[in-house]
Amino acid sequence: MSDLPTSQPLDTAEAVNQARILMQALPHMLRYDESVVVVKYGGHAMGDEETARNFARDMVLLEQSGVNPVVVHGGGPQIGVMLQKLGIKSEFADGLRITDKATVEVVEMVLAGSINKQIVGYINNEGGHALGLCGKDGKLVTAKKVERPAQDGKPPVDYGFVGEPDKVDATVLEQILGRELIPVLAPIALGVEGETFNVNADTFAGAIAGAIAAKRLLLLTDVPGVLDKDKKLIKRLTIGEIPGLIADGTITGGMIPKVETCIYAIEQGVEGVVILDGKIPHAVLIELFTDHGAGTLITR
Ligand SMILES: Nc1ncnc2c1ncn2[C@@H]1O[C@H](COP(=O)(O)OP(=O)(O)O)[C@@H](O)[C@H]1O
Ligand SMILES: CC(=O)N[C@@H](CCC(=O)OP(=O)(O)O)C(=O)O
Repeated sequence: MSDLPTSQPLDTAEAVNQARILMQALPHMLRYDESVVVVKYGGHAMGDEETARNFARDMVLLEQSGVNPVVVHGGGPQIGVMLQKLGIKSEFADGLRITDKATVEVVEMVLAGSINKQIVGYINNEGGHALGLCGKDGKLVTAKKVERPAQDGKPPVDYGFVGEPDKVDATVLEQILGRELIPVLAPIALGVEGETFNVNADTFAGAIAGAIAAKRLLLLTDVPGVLDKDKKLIKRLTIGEIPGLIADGTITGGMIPKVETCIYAIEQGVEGVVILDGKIPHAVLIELFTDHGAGTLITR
């Protein structure tokens, strides 16, 4: 008999049904047992408080099931709101925020400060033990400036303090994983000159997943996955099909760093990447622990 509080008298048929649902998860749990799953939690997927709490519960359930979740979060929309409040103009080119000195200070404050600690708080409040870090901690991610020279008739872009991961030192993560601690990582990195770099959260998640050879990388966003020209979900893609979809304009904007991340992560040894709608309650559990895959699965 459980000593947890129950609100309902026992309905045997309902209880058996619940047990059956739990048993359906068993083969999936065995498949991911002790493996690392990197979950990128995008700013658009964060939604309201209930969505955020559901996400936190999912991470605790993964940890309790023997999976090692690593959370990498974004916060693009939240950075946009803060920049607007402060009267700082902001522009994107090919899905990356052009980041001057004033902007990078706000980006660090929002990502490594408020959003990181909010996610840590929710996970811990749901019974987990989350640890909030950014790429600077333990030299986890060292970045170099993103350079975009003139190409295909497009003018060069100076992205300022936007970095791309150059080196990942996973020592700090290796100390954390397998100890019932859930790392929550903000995509801020250190440059070799000691400067702070703003790294796209998808790119950051891909670099982490590649460095620790994660079994799965899940990219949670606000669309069902990669959509075709008729806005229909593409359920499976190979990395070889992606460049053509960018070239013909099917994939644009913020989806570009996402699919580029998929190519990188898979080439580094990640078995599969899934782009899925993080606003669906328990999207991560549906993807990992049920027979119903969610979103677009990208493989070699
Ligand atoms: N082919 C495509 N399929 C799905 N979304 C696409 C596609 N091309 C561009 N997008 C855009 O990419 C967005 C997701 O990227 P982004 O806004 O950066 O999300 P996040 O904040 O979750 O990282 C979608 O909301 C959509 O507007
Ligand atoms: C260089 C760059 O564009 N950095 C992003 C970092 C946050 C992010 O990627 O958040 P989402 O995952 O919510 O989009 C930015 O400044 O918005």
